[in-house]
Amino acid sequence: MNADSRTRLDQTPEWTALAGHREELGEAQLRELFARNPGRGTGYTLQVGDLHVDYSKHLVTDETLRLLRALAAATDVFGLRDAMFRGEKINTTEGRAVLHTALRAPRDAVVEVDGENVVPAVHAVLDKMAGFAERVRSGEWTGHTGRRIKNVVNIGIGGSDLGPAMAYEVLRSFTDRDLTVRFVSNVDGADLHEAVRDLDPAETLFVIASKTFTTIETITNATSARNWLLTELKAGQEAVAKHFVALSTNAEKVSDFGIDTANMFEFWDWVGGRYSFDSAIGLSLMIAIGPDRFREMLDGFHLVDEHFRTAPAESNVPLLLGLLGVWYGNFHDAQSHVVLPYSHYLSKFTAYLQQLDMESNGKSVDRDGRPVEWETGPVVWGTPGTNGQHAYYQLIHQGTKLIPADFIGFAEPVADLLPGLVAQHDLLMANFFAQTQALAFGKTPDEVRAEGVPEELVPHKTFKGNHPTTTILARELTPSVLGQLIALYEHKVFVQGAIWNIDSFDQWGVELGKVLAKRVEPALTEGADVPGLDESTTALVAKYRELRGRK
Ligand SMILES: O=P(O)(O)OC[C@H]1O[C@H](O)[C@H](O)[C@@H](O)[C@@H]1O
Repeated sequence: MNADSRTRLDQTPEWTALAGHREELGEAQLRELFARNPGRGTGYTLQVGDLHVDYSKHLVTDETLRLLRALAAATDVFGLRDAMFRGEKINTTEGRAVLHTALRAPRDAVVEVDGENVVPAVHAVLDKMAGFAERVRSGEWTGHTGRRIKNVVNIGIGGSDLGPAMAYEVLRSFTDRDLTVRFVSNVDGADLHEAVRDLDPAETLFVIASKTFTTIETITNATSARNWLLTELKAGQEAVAKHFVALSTNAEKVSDFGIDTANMFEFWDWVGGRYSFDSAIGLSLMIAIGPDRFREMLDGFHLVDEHFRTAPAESNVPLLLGLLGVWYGNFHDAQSHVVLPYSHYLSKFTAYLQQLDMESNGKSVDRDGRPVEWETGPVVWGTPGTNGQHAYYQLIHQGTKLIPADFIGFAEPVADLLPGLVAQHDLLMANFFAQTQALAFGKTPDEVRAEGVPEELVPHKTFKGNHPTTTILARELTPSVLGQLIALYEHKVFVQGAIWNIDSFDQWGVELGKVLAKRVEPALTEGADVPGLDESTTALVAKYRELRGRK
């Protein structure tokens, strides 16, 4: 669709119809919606791959869903989706294709960028990664002194850290437990310090992950890691080849750093950083879980890609989740979205989603640079249940804010749990189901009174309910299921960006801070005058120098 000819989103008839519908619906009560439609609990469900998705506890009716799908049609979500899968340069501000879906395409698929099929290159890198991962896992790949690699330290930040770090936790039970795998991201020296202090450098492999290979945090940590290794090993540059590999799109910078490009695993500019985890950026994970499990994970991604690409609007799960977010963000003033996994292994999942969602859709100008007149991406947050229940759920249940929630849970505990701990799984999941019930249906004042609660406490013990949740339930948390979950959220984010008419694939908002940090550093170290530094920051820098005892 020609952007100029596109009617302003909030002036389309579909948007206006939704606004009208929202008014008519008023404070639709979930209790009522369920009473009116006895089949709702089973009817408002969809299946994608292994994921059973229940959306019955949402403040929607058939009419709401119909109107939301009409908005998706009017904003040509599927048109943009097809353009993405075709390899068109839909990341317009950077002039790039958006083809993370090609990273998990089967070997015989054809996906063209500028007339060239990229799938053979994707598989060539995957094969190279598999060969390397196997050599490390089998002990064939040795360090400079001939010792077997027992520790892998991934150094990267943002998209070059969050994905593999999250997935390593998720798939712990599939990892080679004899291998220590750690992730260093923060430029705070404490991060690298804690990661390497108990490691033997002779047995340690550093995986330097950076799409651009210019990110200051990563290059600084990688340089420090190299110094640590060479000092500890009392070795020269020749030791680097056996202890450092690079994951990057930038061969020149990799080579400038001193890593042989033979030890580089490549990816391409059509893979966004936050969408790169299933590219070469997954190498540390592949070493940990092995190439076969990694492949299973990619197949899980692909399964959901195919679903998103081909399922009709009525049964398209990423479309549905994206639309529900629009419903709450744009028509209920919800500001945030909480993701609550009832699996300890998913403890870093929300942190991963924060970059995926907030860096993609945290935008306030549309594709043509015009300010948007509607809300865009939500604040995404959350930690694993049941921990959150004993901390911030109070606000979700009884606070003044509407916070739509995703509950993610599994029927089976992970396979290698100590036998004595397996029984705890039912208790975990009892909480999972109880919470969505309490959030949806609450407890009326009469129900509270019936329990004999003194009248003055009734308002305090009343739960108004009506808090919307999606329940995502799968049998077990496998590599494939992890791939399915991530792809589900990737495409959900895509749907929302398409509707809001923003470029979900650039991230200009992170640049200013980087530039200023470079300018401010000499003020900290040398007390240099930084032209244009504001009064507050100048005073803070002076305080910092004073506290560090610098004149
Ligand atoms: O992989 P790199 O090039 O080192 O980039 C790491 C990260 O830093 C940037 O500032 C971006 O905001 C992220 O999208 C990116 O994932």
